[in-house]
Amino acid sequence: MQDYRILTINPGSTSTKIGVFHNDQMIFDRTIRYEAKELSVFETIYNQYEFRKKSILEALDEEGINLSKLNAVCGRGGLLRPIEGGTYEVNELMLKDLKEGYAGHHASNLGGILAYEIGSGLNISSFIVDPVVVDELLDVARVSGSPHMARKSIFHALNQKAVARKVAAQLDKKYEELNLIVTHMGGGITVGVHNYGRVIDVNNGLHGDGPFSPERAGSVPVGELVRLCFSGEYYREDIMKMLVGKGGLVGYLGTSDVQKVEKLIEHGNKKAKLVYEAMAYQIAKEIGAASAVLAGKVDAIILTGGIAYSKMFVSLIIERVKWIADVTVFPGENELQALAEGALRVLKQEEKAKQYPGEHIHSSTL
Ligand SMILES: Nc1ncnc2c1ncn2[C@@H]1O[C@H](COP(=O)(O)OP(=O)(O)OP(=O)(O)O)[C@@H](O)[C@H]1O
Ligand SMILES: CCCC(=O)O
Repeated sequence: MQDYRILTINPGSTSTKIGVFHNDQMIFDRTIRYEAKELSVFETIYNQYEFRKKSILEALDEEGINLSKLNAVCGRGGLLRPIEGGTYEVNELMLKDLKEGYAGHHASNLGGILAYEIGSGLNISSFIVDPVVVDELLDVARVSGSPHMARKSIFHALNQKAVARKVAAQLDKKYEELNLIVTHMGGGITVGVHNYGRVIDVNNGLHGDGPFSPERAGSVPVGELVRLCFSGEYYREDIMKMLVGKGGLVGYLGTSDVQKVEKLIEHGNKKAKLVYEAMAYQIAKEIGAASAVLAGKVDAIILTGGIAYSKMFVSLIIERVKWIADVTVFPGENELQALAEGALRVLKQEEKAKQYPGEHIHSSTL
């Protein structure tokens, strides 16, 4: 069997995580952190790419990684056009969309760009896997209730699909044979309905939908939102910040750190307790809604992301949803591993790399 070496790149807002894999075994990983002042000199996220590329190459050089041994580079995909899940070759249209921010600007847009920049210099393939815009929604799930607004699929597709595959392997089944409800609980929170390998419904975790999260408001009472927008007291940016960045735990308690909130609760802070319980309550309610999408035929519920490390938080959810199906907890995220596995499936020819943008997915059916 041929061996493969893959470089994986996951850019976040203040760091770039990289990993080098020998087949599916990680042989090196590093989180390259940047000072706010280092990044603030760049006007756009795209403009950071040369700087981040240099930092990646330096880290690999320090570790003595021989670049000529690499077979592929795989980056986290960003806010592209809506596409189905899978491993995609980085192509010109993708680079243009990532650079221009077709669906917005997000640090993960740099994943595909950096993979291409490094891969093309070495004359090897570059890929992205399951970007946040993976869209496999049922038509019925797209209808929002207003012909002026369609529901969109923006979620932690990479980690959700990766943990779903892991649970499938534990159950001795293929991902494509199971109905799973996967809940990623990080800075954003998304609850995906995985129906035989396709995420047929999920809340838009970035732009106001679903449970509130450490830093996002999730679904809010829309009449109140309209009132705020036209109150004359706020600019558009203020309202957007209220929804993403300064919503959720940050809005109520001034911190996005769940461990700090738990400390407040330990010290008897009643507001912290109420807000913390409300976040778990909203997640459990979303999982209940997801089980209705699957008509109650749920093989497992999966809880993942940084907050899944908290036994106290996880138990609040489990007590409300355990009647639906068995709950499996996968704390943290495994995104570098998921990127490597996605690239490996293509290199080993178990799957064909998809071509972006593939078949056009309509954001509205009406
Ligand atoms: N041991 C822990 N116990 C409780 N909460 C934790 C623990 N470790 C991390 N968290 C919480 O997890 C959240 C961050 O999760 P994560 O690192 O998955 O987010 P992210 O990568 O910044 O965002 P996202 O997952 O949305 O892309 C924070 O609220 C943090 O306080
Ligand atoms: C929901 C998309 C990923 C993120 O939380 O930024």
